[in-house]
Amino acid sequence: MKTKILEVSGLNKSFGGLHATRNLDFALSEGDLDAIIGPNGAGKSTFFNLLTGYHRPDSGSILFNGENIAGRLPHEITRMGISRAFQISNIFPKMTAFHNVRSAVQAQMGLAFSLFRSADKSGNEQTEEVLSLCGLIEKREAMAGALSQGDKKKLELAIALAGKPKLLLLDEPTAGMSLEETQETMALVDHLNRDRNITVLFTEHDLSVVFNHARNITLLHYGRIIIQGMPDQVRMNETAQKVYFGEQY
Ligand SMILES: Nc1ncnc2c1ncn2[C@@H]1O[C@H](COP(=O)(O)OP(=O)(O)OP(=O)(O)O)[C@@H](O)[C@H]1O
Repeated sequence: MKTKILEVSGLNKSFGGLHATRNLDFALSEGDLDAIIGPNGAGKSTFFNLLTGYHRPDSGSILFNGENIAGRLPHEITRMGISRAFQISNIFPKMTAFHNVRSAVQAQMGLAFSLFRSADKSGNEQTEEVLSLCGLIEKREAMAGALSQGDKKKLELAIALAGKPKLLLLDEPTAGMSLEETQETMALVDHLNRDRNITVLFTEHDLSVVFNHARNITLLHYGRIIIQGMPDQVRMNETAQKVYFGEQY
């Protein structure tokens, strides 16, 4: 049996009277590549914010490799092995692509961020490896702020990978991308999952991306799980059709 990397039980979060996460039970095994979908406002981002320590749950537990991380601080959770990309930009626009990634590598090594560290070569090798992996090695000296939108997204992913995550959370990895960029990004996600043993959970509104890449899908609606299962089970589910897919699937 595969080891559980994430086990969420009875998770709740309200904002005033709005119950954004309702008694959520959720699990991921090592090596999973799963998606969370749902209409706008379903609670996908709130769930990611709870997993990454940006929100403190009202109740419930979040076990990551068996340790309860509910309510831990974001940087502690990152250090433990959960990284997130694409929700908020982590990019420093006035630093090169290389220095952006290297400061994340150095942070993972436990070195505090310092603008004066530019002469410090710690983490150079890992930085180059991550830049190559994300297709950015040729752009290493470019100022991050001057990169194209597509390359900025690659850089965000590179920064997330610099933390050497065991679990990678991706917020709409292909939003705003052309078909070609979408295919390239998802091929990289598949590679990270398959060959680098990174467990991946992503949210996505593009259902063809979801059905082509996720092995399990969870549909959220008003903070609650409507259905969880393999793509075909979810696709055929009547309630899922009603609340989300409509005529599309
Ligand atoms: N910090 C907050 N304060 C108040 N309400 C919030 C906050 N964050 C989220 N909400 C509310 O919680 C509900 C769930 O929002 P959330 O952003 O998690 O949904 P989502 O599924 O990620 O939506 P989208 O697909 O549009 O990104 C929404 O009604 C939203 O308005």
